[in-house]
Amino acid sequence: MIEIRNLTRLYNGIAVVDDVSLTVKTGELVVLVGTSGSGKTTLLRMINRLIEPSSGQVLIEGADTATLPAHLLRRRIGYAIQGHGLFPHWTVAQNIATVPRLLGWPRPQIDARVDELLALFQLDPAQFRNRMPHRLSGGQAQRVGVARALAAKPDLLLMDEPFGALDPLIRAKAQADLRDIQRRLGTTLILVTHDMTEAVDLGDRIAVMDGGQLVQYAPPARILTDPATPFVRDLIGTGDRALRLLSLTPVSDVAAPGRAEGPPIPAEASLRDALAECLWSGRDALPVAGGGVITLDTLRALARPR
Ligand SMILES: Nc1ncnc2c1ncn2[C@@H]1O[C@H](COP(=O)(O)OP(=O)(O)OP(=O)(O)O)[C@@H](O)[C@H]1O
Repeated sequence: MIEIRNLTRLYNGIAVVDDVSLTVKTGELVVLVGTSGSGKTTLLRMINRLIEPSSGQVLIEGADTATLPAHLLRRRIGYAIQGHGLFPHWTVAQNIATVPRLLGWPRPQIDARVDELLALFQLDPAQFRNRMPHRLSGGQAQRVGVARALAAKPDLLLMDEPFGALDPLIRAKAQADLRDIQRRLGTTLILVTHDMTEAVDLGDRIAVMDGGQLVQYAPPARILTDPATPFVRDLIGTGDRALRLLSLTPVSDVAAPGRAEGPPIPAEASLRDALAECLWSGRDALPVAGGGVITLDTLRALARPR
């Protein structure tokens, strides 16, 4: 568990992070979101002490991070940034191995870990192990950056706009991969973005920052249906909030007994997908693969605040 207590950072007497407190449970994915300059990066970097707090505390599993040497703390915490930040004169393998080497892992274990991570991120080890960063595409470099952050199997991973440079298709794939890997490894992940769609898609909980303050900290459905301030409402936008709400729930969660005509929808599809399919195929109800049905009436009821 990560406990952030009354964390403040002043620059020239002005609080750019202003008395922020929040708790992140182990294995949770929390997204920090807010407009440019709202203090997201500063808050994130105070967690691994790339920036020292002016006041307040960060506790990891009950231990105050101020009591550890900062460089040792950073070896325990994975960190990935926009534009990947790879060392240009090191190969992909050397980049990924940075922290395991600092921690003194034996060579065979490092090599195995590098290959395991490359495979996990769908980069053929034989092809990519010895490449230099300038011979990678933006998307590949980004994946190597995330692999490097995960190399020493950190319990905590901090990511600052990790998908900022990716085109929409690769971005969606990278997001899904990250979510999958994070769930499988049980990593606690705190991710900064200014993209509310990314926050809603990825976050177990979303922390909304405005002018250095934490204005709402809640699960995505709550943020969508009950924004705490006009700023949060503006940030979400109201145009497609019904669809965003539907996108949070898989069909399998609400399938009811019954029968319907036509091809079934996969159980893991979202309610948003189900609505699109109803509209596209002109049906009032869809069979769900594996059993049950989903009806337009149900979708209508679930697309509103409950
Ligand atoms: N070293 C510094 N000295 C003075 N002011 C700073 C410093 N670093 C950040 N700031 C200011 O602190 C505020 C918050 O910056 P921060 O980078 O945390 O915002 P952000 O929400 O991550 O923004 P963005 O989305 O643009 O990255 C900004 O107004 C910024 O100008």
